[in-house]
Order: sequence, then structure tokens, then C-alpha cells
Amino acid sequence: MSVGSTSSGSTVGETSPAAGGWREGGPNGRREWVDGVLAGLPLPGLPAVEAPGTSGGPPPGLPVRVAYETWGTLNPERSNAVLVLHALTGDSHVVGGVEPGHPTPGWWDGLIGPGLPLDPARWFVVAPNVLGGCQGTTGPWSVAPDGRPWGARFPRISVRDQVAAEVLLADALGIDAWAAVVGGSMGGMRALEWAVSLPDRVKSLLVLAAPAASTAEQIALASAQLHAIRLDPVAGMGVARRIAHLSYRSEPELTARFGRERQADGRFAVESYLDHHAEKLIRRFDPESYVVLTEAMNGHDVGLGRGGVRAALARVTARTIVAGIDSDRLYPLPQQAEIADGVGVDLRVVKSDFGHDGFLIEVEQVGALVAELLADLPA
Ligand SMILES: N[C@@H](CCO)C(=O)O
Repeated sequence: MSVGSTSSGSTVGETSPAAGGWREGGPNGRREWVDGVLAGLPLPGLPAVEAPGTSGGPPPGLPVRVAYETWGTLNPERSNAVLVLHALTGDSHVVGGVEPGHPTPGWWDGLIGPGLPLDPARWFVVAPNVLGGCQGTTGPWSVAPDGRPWGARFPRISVRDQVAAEVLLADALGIDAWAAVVGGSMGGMRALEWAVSLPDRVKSLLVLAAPAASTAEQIALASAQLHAIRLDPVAGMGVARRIAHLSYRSEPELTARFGRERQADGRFAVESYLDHHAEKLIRRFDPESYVVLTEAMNGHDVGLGRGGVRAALARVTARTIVAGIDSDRLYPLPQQAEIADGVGVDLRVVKSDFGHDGFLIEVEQVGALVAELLADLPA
């Protein structure tokens, strides 16, 4: 296993791993990577399933690189590490900073920093880029063992494989147990999978706006997106984002914000809004990663091979907070209620007009939950 680092000013990427440090004083995290070989989790993984353009499951011993960002310092007891897991199109850049010449927003700005719930003076915060994504951790953009990019040949992976890659990172950093594992949406799936698969390694857990298992409706919504991308990767990802983005927002919000208003070009304002989000994603995301990650979310089921969801949730020993967004129509509250009930805690509700994206927008409420989770943990 090897460990490397890039300067915070350069894009994290396995193709240009220039050695370097990080700019002191800015909120950017330190960007590094670890290389290793993917091992299975100690519990049964997903059965290999053939999908168009993929082989079935990662080959044994798949070499992987995990690119990640950190804030703060690991204490000598190695007891202050917090794992923050991003959602579908997120990345390791949890909070923003200043890259050369331009500010870079984070997706949970307000969560990490002095005096904030994850204060780097106290906590060592680790945010990996997900396996199968396109931000430096091994994914379809990476070079396969035969020297050619994986592309559409990238193996079908599961949320469990993604967690296995994060285990490799934890091992490389010498973190036996996380003080907390925190994630929303797809990040919440991985957070839950961590606590179920490796209960001894998760002291506390925040699962936000995520299900224990993807439902028929979630798979159906995703399946329409996958079809669009398979027909035309670039235009299709735009269509996929439009479908997905609608599921990320709430009907009352769309009505209040856009109504039936038309723009000068004749498009409904809400059409133009979706067009904008589609164009933005096309500029910043890889369609093959979108497919790989969406397939992984479709396969998500913490109970698979473990006697069902209820039995799997009974394995969790972490101090746990499970929260949902009251207006979330993608992963509605009953799904978080199921997790909370299975773990034996009360469901917590984030109030938001914005639907599923409330987990990104309501940072103050999310921050309060993180602070509560960590309140009297020794660090
Ligand atoms: N806006 C989020 C929603 C998915 O949780 C994303 O793009 O990842």
C-alpha cells in the first residue's frame, strides 16, 4: 500500500499525482491518496450481476486508489477521526476554500472550521472520493490493469465495495475506529453500511436522508436515468439530471418559485432551471461514473445476505442519529424511521422546504446534529 499527496491547488487525480503539501491558513483540506487492493467486507457482498457494458462485480484483488481530503490532525490515541461521506455527484471537498485564482465552494460549507461542529483543532476529518466516481478515486476514468482506461468496462460495484475501499483508507491512516461516520443520501448509504458491516469501527453514526434499501420507486427513477445515458452519454446525463433534480426538490417549492412563469425565450422558468442544472452537471461529471454510482445505489440493501434489513440494523452498536428531511420525496421520512426503529433510536427531522436537497441546504440543522453526535465523545 502506498500513500501520496498532491498540492491543494491542483485537482486531485490519479493521473497527475505531483508531490506537494497544502496551503496553510486556508480552509482547503489536505489532499492525498492511498493505493491498495480491494478486499471484500467481512459480511457477504452482493452477488455478481451482469449489467450492460460491465463485468459482474469487481475482480478479486482489484487495485484501487482512494483520493481523499483531510482537515485537522489525528491525535496520538487515533481516537478523533471523523469520516464524512459525500453523495452522488459530490466529492471530497466538503467545505470550500480558495484555489489559485478562484474560490471553490464546498457542499457542506459551515460544517468544518474553527468554532464549527467539525473543528479541525479537535477533530481529524477525512473525506474520501467514492469508489466508482470521477474525482481521483478509482473509477471508469482510471487506467485498468491492461493499461487502457476502464471506461464502460468498469466493473459493477456495490455500496459495500465502496465501503471496502474506505476501509482500505482507514487502515492506511491507522484508524481502527472512527469517532463518527457521517453521510447524507448516497453518503448516508455508505455510513449505514459501515456501521452494519464493521460495528467495532464506528463509535457514532449520522445517517441523513438515506434508505436502508433502495425501493422499487427509487430503482425505477434511476432506471429511467440509466436508459437515457445508455442512449447518449452526454445528452442522456443531462436528461438524467433533470429527472434526478426534480426528485431532489419539492413540489411546493417549485410551484412557489416558478409557477407557470415563462421566460423571454418561451421556455417555462422551471424548464430553464432544469436545463441549467443539466448543463452544469454535464460540465463537471462523467456519465460512466454516473452509471456506476447509480447502479451501486440501486443495489443498496443493508439486509442483503444478512437475514434482512431488521437483522442487519440490529448489528449497529454506534451511538446513532438518523435524520430525514420532512419534504424529501426521493428518500421519504418513513425510510429513515425504519432505520431509526431498527437501531433503536428516535427519528430526527430536518425541516426544509427544499426536499431531498435539504440535506445540503439546511447546514445549520445538519451541523447541530453533528455537534450533538460528537458532544461528549472523548477526542
Ligand atoms: N444534489 C445531490 C443530490 C443527491 O443526493 C447530488 O448531486 O449529489
